Amino acid sequence: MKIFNAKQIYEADKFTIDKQQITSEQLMERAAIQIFNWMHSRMQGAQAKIHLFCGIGNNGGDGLVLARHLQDHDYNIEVFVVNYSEHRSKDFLINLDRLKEKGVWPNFLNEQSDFPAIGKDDIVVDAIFGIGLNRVPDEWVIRLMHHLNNSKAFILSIDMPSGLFMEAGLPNTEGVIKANYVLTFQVPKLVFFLPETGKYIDHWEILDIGLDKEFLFTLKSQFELIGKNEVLSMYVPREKYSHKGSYGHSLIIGGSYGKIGAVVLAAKGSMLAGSGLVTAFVPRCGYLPLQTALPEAMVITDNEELEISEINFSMLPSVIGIGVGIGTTATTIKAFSEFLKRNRLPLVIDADGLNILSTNQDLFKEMPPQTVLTPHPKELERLIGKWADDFDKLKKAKEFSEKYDCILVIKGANTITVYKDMGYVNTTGNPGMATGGSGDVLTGVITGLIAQGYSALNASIFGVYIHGKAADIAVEKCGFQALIASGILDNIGKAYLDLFQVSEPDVATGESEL
Ligand SMILES: NC(=O)C1=CN([C@@H]2O[C@H](COP(=O)(O)OP(=O)(O)OC[C@H]3O[C@@H](n4cnc5c(N)ncnc54)[C@H](O)[C@@H]3O)[C@@H](O)[C@H]2O)[C@@H](O)CC1
Ligand SMILES: Nc1ncnc2c1ncn2[C@@H]1O[C@H](COP(=O)(O)OP(=O)(O)O)[C@@H](O)[C@H]1O
Ligand SMILES: [K+]
Repeated sequence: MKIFNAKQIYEADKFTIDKQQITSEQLMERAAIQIFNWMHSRMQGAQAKIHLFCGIGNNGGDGLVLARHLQDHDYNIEVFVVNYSEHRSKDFLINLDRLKEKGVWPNFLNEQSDFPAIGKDDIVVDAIFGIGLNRVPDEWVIRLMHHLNNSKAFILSIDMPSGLFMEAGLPNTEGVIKANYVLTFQVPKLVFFLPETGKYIDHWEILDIGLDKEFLFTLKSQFELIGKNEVLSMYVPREKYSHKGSYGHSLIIGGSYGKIGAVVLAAKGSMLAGSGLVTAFVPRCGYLPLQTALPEAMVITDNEELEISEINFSMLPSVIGIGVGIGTTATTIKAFSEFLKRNRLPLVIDADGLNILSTNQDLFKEMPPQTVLTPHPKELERLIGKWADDFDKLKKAKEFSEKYDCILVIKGANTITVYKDMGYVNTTGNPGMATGGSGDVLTGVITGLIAQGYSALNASIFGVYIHGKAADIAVEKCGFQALIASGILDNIGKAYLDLFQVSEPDVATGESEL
């Protein structure tokens, strides 16, 4: 599912209005009725107090339309207009009049107003700002948001939690609504998935307001949300008359004394992702552990006992995953550098492999085209430098990817795979994965997929999805705390099987399949 920026959403609104020969006010009515239906089907007339806080733009207009329908159905409402500007939108004004015609007179809040008391069992509808926020709200509006957050009431945000910018970071973390639920129109918004802003949203759901499908289909986005539908189209089926040679040979290079487990996890990840053959290249001390832990894999050893000192092998792998547990001794850095200069095979680089690259940046140009780099945030910073906010991070990552023709898998709660001007936002995974070794499994999975013929980009997107899905399946049985990397490995098979289970045919939500 594509993720559009604000300009594109306004374009889609306009195109739809022209094509369907409706007015913007009718589109607003359509959008807000969706919100009403959502609330009505859940509340069934319940008399909990609903406080609606409406700005003076179209997001506020949505709130006013919603208020009118709630009033028509005898809900217990109170409407506040957050009068932060003189520039009221046309459709806001039309709907303000309509609400008054129904006998509902909003309270107008301004800088001098005392804010209303809100009970913790009440409901707050946040329609203060939507996608139009373009500067920091006034101090009193920030105070109001703070007041709403502190009320502990259930907060339902329309389209966006007010205070979040569509294309910029957060200058003031106080001035953002912390939404229990966001009902967003037509398309997901990038800010829902970034570490600095995603934390303001507990749950989100998309409401289809009938924007023109063909227009949205042809419009090029710079980000895409990756769910089951997206990865299914990448899936490479297993052929009946295939053999182990049909699915490639992964070579995992890494490990050092005390960090052989990382290679075991990666090699196993590769195997379970479906690589036909897997070989591990480790220091001598890794021979026995690997052969014991993973009899399916072959093992080649370095001449050194404790560290990798020279990377030489006679077999011909399809792809190499390098870096897990490899360490950064001078000897290993030299071996890694020499290897990179000689190597022409596709690469996946992780962990200390990335750290060696970061401290020897002349090696960037030695990476073969479409090398996959899988940094966690700290490793990413070493690669691309510091960033001001999440948007700046993504911009820098895209520039880096373009410059070196590489794929950056930016790991985290919503891992984002960046290739040139595109970013692919993953939807699987959970906080249980914040545990040593889960990244090593991912390196193995991506390597194993490239071995089978997935393009490096598809292997990254698909691999991140399957890896997260395996962890999601695992936590159902063990909970977040007890998830360990082996638990992810144990459920890769189930994650594959899940691809072909039909999901509920319904709206896209933050929790179900997309
Ligand atoms: N365009 C359409 O046809 C539709 C728009 N819809 C709603 O319209 C929203 C967007 O509406 P708007 O473009 O009016 O924008 P908002 O309602 O998000 O913001 C209101 C206006 O306030 C001004 N503003 C921005 N930051 C401010 C600040 N810090 N202090 C004071 N004023 C500030 C801007 O001029 C902005 O346009 C969407 O989020 C959605 O809720 C929906 O009704 C669906 C249809
Ligand atoms: N809070 C989280 N939610 C979802 N996924 C997470 C979370 N924390 C970590 N992960 C995932 O777990 C993996 C951790 O990788 P990494 O940081 O390299 O750990 P390690 O090197 O210890 O294996 C990544 O795939 C990352 O996306
Ligand atoms: K809002």
